[in-house]
Amino acid sequence: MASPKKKLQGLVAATITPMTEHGEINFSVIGQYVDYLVEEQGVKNIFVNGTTGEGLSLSVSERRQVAEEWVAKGRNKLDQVVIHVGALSLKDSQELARHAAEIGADGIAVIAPFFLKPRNKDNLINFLKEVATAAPALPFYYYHIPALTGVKIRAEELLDGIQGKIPTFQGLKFSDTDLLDFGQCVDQNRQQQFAFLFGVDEQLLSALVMGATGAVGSTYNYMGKKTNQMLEAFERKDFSSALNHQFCIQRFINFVLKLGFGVSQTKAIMTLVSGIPMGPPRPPLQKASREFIDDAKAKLKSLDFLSSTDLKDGNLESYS
Ligand SMILES: CC(=O)N[C@H](C=O)[C@@H](O)[C@H](O)[C@H](O)CO
Ligand SMILES: CC(=O)C(=O)O
Repeated sequence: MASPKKKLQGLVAATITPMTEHGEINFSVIGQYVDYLVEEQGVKNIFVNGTTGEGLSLSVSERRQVAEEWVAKGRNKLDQVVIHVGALSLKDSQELARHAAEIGADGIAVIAPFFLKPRNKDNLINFLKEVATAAPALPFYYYHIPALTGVKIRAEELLDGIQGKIPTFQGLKFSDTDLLDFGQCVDQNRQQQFAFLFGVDEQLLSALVMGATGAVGSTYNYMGKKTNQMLEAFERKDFSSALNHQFCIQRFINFVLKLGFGVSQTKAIMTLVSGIPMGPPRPPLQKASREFIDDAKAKLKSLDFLSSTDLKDGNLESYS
């Protein structure tokens, strides 16, 4: 197991859960997927069973199997494997946390429960603490994604004194556009060695300025290389190059957002770019339309994200 002090840094790909045309998990491509991230995208950290991984649409047993497969295939190749173990049932969440520890994951992350919701900071902290306690040796990350959970408790408020309640607290995955809240999380916790991971890929450069130490996102599956170039430019204080990279990434994300962009579309784009079949999403999501794929493909080509020979149409034949 990883030392709890190993800090999660740089890009973290929120992994897609590959599925067959019949809607079962396609474990057979996960090994290839790890190699693709490391070799083609320069991404060495993953976030499993999150939003992009349809974690909340999988059964507990499937979530365990998916986590196991990523940890096994990532061994000696990836730096860190963080497993999202959030669930509506505290029991499920604790089981998944214990399981993540057993299989040797490097950390766990949890979203706010979103059906019967915590009413205030203390309710939320108590829930998170109960999960964290099930895996006392694993770094714990809070996954703040208010637009999807509907839990609008500010991250700044949540972080205030959190290590006293959750000793394994190691960082925040912040998937929101409120840079005041994000900046204050960083500013008020300078004494700690927390990881501040930003989760809005199209705005990452602004978050870097605000003190982000890394990023977790869906687009790092296929734009990791480009985003790494932005991180390198930022490191060497070449802000004009960094901005050019961010604008290039924005042109693509802005384009697909207008067409309607979510997990289904991410699965289609990743299939197109990597050549690894990601399959359809699980209902209630529906697979991306052929029209979306054609438009996205033309955009990727025009932005020079890919040479035309990189595009793997063969794997998209089932899209109509
Ligand atoms: C809501 C959602 O899935 N957010 C992702 C991660 O948090 C991001 O990676 C976005 O997919 C990306 O920023 C594009 O909007
Ligand atoms: C994007 C992200 O972090 C997730 O899919 O959970």
